Amino acid sequence: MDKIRIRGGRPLQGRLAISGAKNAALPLMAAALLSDETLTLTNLPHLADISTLATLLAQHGVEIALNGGAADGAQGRVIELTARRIRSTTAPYDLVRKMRASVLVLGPLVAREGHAKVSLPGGCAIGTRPVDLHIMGLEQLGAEIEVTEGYINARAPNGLQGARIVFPKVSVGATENLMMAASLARGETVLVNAAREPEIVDLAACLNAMGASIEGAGTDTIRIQGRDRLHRATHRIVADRIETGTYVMAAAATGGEVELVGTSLHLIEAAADVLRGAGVEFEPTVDGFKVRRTGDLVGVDVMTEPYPGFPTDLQAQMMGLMTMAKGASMITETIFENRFMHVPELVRMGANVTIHGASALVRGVPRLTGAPVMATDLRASVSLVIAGLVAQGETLLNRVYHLDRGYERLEEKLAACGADVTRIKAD
Ligand SMILES: CC(=O)N[C@H]1[C@@H](OP(=O)(O)OP(=O)(O)OC[C@H]2O[C@@H](n3ccc(=O)[nH]c3=O)[C@H](O)[C@@H]2O)O[C@H](CO)[C@@H](O)[C@@H]1O
Ligand SMILES: C=C(OP(=O)(O)O)C(=O)O
Repeated sequence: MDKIRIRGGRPLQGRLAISGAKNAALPLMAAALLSDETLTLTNLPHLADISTLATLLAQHGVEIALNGGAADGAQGRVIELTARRIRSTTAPYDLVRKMRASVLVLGPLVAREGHAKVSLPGGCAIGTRPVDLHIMGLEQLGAEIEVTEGYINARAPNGLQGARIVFPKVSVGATENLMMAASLARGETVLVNAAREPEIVDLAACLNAMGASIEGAGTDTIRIQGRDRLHRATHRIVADRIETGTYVMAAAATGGEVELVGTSLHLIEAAADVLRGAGVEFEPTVDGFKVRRTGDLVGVDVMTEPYPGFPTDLQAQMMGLMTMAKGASMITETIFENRFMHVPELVRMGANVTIHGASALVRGVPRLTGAPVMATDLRASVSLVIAGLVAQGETLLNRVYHLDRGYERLEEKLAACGADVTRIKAD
């Protein structure tokens, strides 16, 4: 297994290109199942999760062509997905277990074929993560659903019928699954208490380019007029706001100045507000924005919330940053019940963090020290990278496959900004 070695103490300086968003790309790729014509997505990030979903889609019969990318000097790759015919409506456990977002094929498959059998994704390191809201929503669109032997069996032999669906809790994935399914249902669907993330807005824009009729994406009420069929389209994947926020925190931690390009400050407004309070400065530029820290970092309190609140996917990185701030910081996680897996590893690097239920109290320390560390999920891993960039000595990060799920060429991007970061390839 590969490892990442970081020698801390160098401020980040320079320009860093932000990739297309993993969490936008995954539902967008699943949307290809809704049409028998080609969906072309540009600005595709090169990530393990994208390959996992491509394998699943190919198994359903989607023809896939991939072009461009860093090797050709291009920023982002182009993927063409054509679901001329659905070969299989079963998403098997072996593929779904690798990545929870695989459940996003459920809505499109039932809507297009009238039936689907999708493995329950199960929990993961950050929480139990049920899919009851996806199932409840599809049932309200008229699907008959049975969960047996670890599979969601959905049938809608006469097609789906639009409905008013009120989510009792905000769910990004359920909003996406239902938005896709409703695009091919008869009549109008209204999603109430829908998720408002930029990835939802991006999916709606792409579906509309494919001929769907979706209004209100980005607000908590989304209206969808069902269509008989969707058609070919080309769509550029929105910038990754979590990658953006991660590099913002890395730059702030090291006390450097970095221009993040191909992204936008408005994608991370809640995080930027909190970070301003901690002493981080931002300046919009033509291609993105600059981030710098000139004074001390100051401890601030943070609570994760659905968009437009502070994202749970930046909580671990924020904690990495707060370990070295002056004063204390209370970090409260409200979305996932087990998303503090980075705490023991940060503590091994000299951080002072104690967990109290859903909150972590971080008391800033003057110095972190490098150590061999490992993490059990994607964002936890990258919080250790942030700590390693400022720690004295060497940090050796194990289980790099977590990082490879969501960070494209992380070591190259950081090294180009002056960090001493290298990947040690497994033999
Ligand atoms: C691929 C992708 O886009 N992943 C993101 C997506 O995950 P994902 O779409 O899985 O997250 P959700 O928004 O659905 O989950 C939010 C909360 O709702 C709960 N829930 C969800 C669905 C359901 O049927 N029942 C239920 O109880 C979850 O356990 C969690 O506590 O949004 C999360 C919250 O911003 C992010 O952390 C993930 O990075
Ligand atoms: C939790 C994440 O992803 P997933 O929902 O795919 O597990 C994430 O991107 O931080």
